[in-house]
Amino acid sequence: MAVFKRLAHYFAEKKYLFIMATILAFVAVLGTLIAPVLVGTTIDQLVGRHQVDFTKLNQDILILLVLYFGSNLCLWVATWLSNNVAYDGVNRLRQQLFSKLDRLPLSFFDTNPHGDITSRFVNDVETISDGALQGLLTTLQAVFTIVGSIVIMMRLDLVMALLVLITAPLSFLTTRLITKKSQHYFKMQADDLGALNGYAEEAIAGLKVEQAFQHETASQADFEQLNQQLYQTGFKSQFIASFANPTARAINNIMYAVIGLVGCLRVITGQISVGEISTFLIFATIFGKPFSDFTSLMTQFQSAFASARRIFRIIDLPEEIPDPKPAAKIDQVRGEIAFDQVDFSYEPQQHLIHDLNLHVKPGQQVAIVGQTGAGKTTLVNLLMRFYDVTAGKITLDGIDIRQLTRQNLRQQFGLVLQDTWLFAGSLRDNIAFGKDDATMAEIRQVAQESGVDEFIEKLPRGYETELQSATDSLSVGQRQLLTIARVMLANPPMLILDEATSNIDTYTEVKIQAAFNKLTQGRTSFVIAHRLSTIREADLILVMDHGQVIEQGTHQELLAAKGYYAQLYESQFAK
Ligand SMILES: Nc1ncnc2c1ncn2[C@@H]1O[C@H](COP(=O)(O)OP(=O)(O)OP(=O)(O)O)[C@@H](O)[C@H]1O
Repeated sequence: MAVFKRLAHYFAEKKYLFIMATILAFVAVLGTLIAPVLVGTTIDQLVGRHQVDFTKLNQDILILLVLYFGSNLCLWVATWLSNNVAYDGVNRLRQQLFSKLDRLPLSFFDTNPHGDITSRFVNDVETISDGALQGLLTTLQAVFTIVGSIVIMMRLDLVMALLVLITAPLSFLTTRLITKKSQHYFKMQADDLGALNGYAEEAIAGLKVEQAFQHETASQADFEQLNQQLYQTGFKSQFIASFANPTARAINNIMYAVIGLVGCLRVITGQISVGEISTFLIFATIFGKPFSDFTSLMTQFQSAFASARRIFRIIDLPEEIPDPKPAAKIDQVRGEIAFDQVDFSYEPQQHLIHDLNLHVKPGQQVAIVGQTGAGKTTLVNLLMRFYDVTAGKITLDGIDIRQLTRQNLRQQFGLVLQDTWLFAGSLRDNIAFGKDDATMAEIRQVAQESGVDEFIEKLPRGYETELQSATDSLSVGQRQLLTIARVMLANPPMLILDEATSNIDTYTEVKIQAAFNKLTQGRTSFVIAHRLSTIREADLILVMDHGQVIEQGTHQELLAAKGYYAQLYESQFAK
């Protein structure tokens, strides 16, 4: 009920349209219920040769036509209106969900599969729009139909009414029994299909590795087994389900025969007219339908509510700490950064950074080195406030970064990551992502400086080449060059390069390095790199291990200290 109320809130803005839809649905049902009675009285006029009042007959047929046409029209408008309400509400829900994502802490995205989050936007929201309102309208129609049919049939003849009431839901009940049995196999079939799907996806994605390890035969055998399993469950579910329709039809036919037979007896004894037999036969069909709709309606509702719950779970998640009001503001950053007794852990029980102290002078180029998992990226995460420190503080130009708005803090940095992110659009748009008003000349210049122009110029459509998706056929290095050009164009006051050149050949890397040196002249910058050749010139090198800075100094100082850095350097440049 709570979920229902909450959902209703999203559709409330257009509730008058839904009320109109309900009224129209009611009128439509009324039309379909009056029609059988009219069919009965019309048949009753066919009393014998030369005794038919054709004027009255034509009139009744015309009314019947109007009734059927009118009720279908009403139903069409009702469906259209309720769809309108549904899409409007669902639109609002999707919008709220998307804006919520911007306010969720990054830890949410780091710990939840992205596919699952996407499916809430696409599948869950769609299920709600299908289920909630359309389902509600169909349920209301079903209730009108059941109540209306009972009232009209009782008024015509009690015995016949009872007969229809008892026999009409019979075929529904039998079908339900059969589908229940087959549902078990359908679920197994869905699971098997999911497994097969997953296997195929994995195999296609890893085809190259699979061939390199000569795993094709084993993979074919695995697939064969999964495929066979799917065939078995698919066959069983279809076999059982195939009984549903013929059984329902057989029961319906028997039911018509019984109603016809009892009807004839009632005609002979004068309780009802011949026409009324037809009326009851039509009612038997009309009355059975809401029952057969019932199961699918219930499933529809259940999935809609389950989807709503999944969406509300995200909407109710605690958001990241809001920006302070009023916030401090940095217009012209000097670039002095200090970590002051900083503690941090991703998981409360797993300590990562403890009592970290650091001081970076304005304009310094800082390099961070260390083994995989040492905490280098974590330092960047803290600096950009993707995560907040658990103790201590980080200051920028003497201001605690938590006193700034996130936007003000982040606009001071240009960030290039190892994982590139490009969007569907032209190469030009992708480079100009951080500077909407960039001119073509500016774009060309950064492309040249980053070295990406060489490959762009070779493309038939050059800068206008459209990237279709994240998996476009660019090499990893080319993608990285594009993101480097992007940050060069944005020209941020400070730079953070997290393994930004890890996939680029050494020749291009040297070229980029020169461009970066030009860019970072007099600006504070952080470079995370595994290749120590790229950071020799840094003003300050931080060596990290297990979340701690274990050594710091210039390249020469660290070599002289003959510590961890010296060892690392030796290992990379050993003769
Ligand atoms: N979102 C996260 N949630 C939980 N633990 C995390 C998360 N991100 C990183 N870690 C853990 O924190 C530690 C430091 O990770 P970090 O990414 O900072 O290392 P790194 O030095 O940048 O490594 P690499 O050189 O591989 O990029 C690792 O043990 C890692 O498993």
